[in-house]
Amino acid sequence: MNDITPREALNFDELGFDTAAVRAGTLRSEYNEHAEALFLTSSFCFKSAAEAAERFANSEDFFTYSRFTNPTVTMLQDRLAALEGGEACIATASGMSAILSIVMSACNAGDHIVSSRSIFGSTLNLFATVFTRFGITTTFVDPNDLDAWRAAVQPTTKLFFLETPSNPLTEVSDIRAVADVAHEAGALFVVDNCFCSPALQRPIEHGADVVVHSATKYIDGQGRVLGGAIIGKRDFVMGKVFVFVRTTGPSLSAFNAWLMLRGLETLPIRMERQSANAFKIAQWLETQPGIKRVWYPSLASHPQHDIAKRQQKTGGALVAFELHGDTPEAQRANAWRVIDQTRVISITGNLGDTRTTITHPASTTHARVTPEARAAAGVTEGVIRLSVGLEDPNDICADLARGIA
Ligand SMILES: N[C@@H](CCOC(=O)CCC(=O)O)C(=O)O
Repeated sequence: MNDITPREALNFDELGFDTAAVRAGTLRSEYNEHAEALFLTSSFCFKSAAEAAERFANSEDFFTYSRFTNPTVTMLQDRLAALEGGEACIATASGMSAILSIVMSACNAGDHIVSSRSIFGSTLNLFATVFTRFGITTTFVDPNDLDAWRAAVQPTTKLFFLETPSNPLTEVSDIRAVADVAHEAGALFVVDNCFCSPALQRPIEHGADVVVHSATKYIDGQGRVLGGAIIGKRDFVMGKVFVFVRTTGPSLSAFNAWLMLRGLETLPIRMERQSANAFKIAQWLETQPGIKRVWYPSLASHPQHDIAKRQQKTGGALVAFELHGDTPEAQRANAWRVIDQTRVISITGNLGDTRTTITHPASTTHARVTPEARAAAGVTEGVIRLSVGLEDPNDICADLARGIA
C-alpha cells in the first residue's frame, strides 16, 4: 500500500498510549498531507487488466474496492490495533455487525458458545434467537461464577463471550480468570470493551483473544456515527474476519472512519474527565434517599469493586441506579418520572457521548430481551442508565434531583 510517511514510520509499541491516539494510522498519499485524508471512493483504478487481477488476488496488500480496503478505514484500523495492543483490526458498520462477523468467522453450524448473561440486549438476542436458526447455540452464565463457565463447556464449544463492564449494570468480571477457563476449553475468548474503551482497559493484556467494540460509543465519542471494530491476532482477524467482511459486506464507511479518527484524538482526555464526572455523580446518587441502589465500579459498594480497581484505569463514565417501587409498574413509573424531569440530559438510547445521556434499559436497549433474561441480568423496571458526559457534574446532579425529589 502507498504508505508514504513524511519521516520514518513510528513504532507504536514503543510510544505512549496518548501518542498512538493522535498519531497511529500513518498512511499518507503522494501529497504527504498532515491530517488523515478522507478517501470517499467506492473503488480504485488500475493501470491495466493485469494489475487489476494482481491486486484483487492480493487484496490485503492493495486498495481495490472499499467494501474491504479503503485508506481512511485502514488508518482507523491501524490506530485501533495500536490502542488495544492487538496485531490487526477490521472495522465494521456497527458494533452488532462486528459481533456477527466474529461469530460467523469462528463458528460453524453445530458449534456452541458460552456467554455472560449480563450483556447488551441486541447481543443477547443475536445469540439466543438469530444464531440458533443457523445451528449455533449459546449457554448463558453468571459472568462472575467461574464454575458456571467451566460447567457450560461442551465438546462443540468454540467461543466465550464476555462484556465487562456490562451494559447496563456495570457488572465487572475478571478477564484473566475467564480467559484461563476459555483457553482450557480451547475456545476463542472475545471481550466487548465498549464501556471502557482501550483508554481504561486493554483486555488483550489480560488474556482476551479478540476485543470487540461498538465504535459508535467512545471511539466516535460525540454521538455522530455508527461503527464497530474487531481487534486481535492477525491469523484470525485478517485470515478469517477480513474474508467474511469482504464476502458479506458489513463494512465501515470511509466517512465514519474519518470522523472516528478525529474522535480518537481526544479519547484519553475524554475518558479521564468523563470518568471523574461520573464518579462525582455516582457518589452524589448514593446519598439520595429516593434511590434504592447505585452501580459504579469505583464505588466501594460496587460488588466487583476490587476487580475493577485491578483491571480498569478508572470506573468509566457509565452509572446505573435503581429507583424504589413496590411493583415493576411502580418502579417503571418512578424511573420514567426521573427521566422525564430532566432538562439538560438527553433522553436517548445511546452512550459514550460528550453529552450526558439517560436511558431506561428495560423499555429500550433491553426491551426485546425476554423478561426472564432481563431478570437474570438484574435489569429491573427501576433501573436507569446514565452515560456521563463533559458537562459540569453539578448541573447533571441538579437535573436528576428534580425527578428524584
Ligand atoms: N448499544 C446501544 C444501543 C441502542 O439500543 C438498541 O440497539 C436497542 C435494541 C433494539 O431495539 O433493537 C446502547 O446500549 O445504548
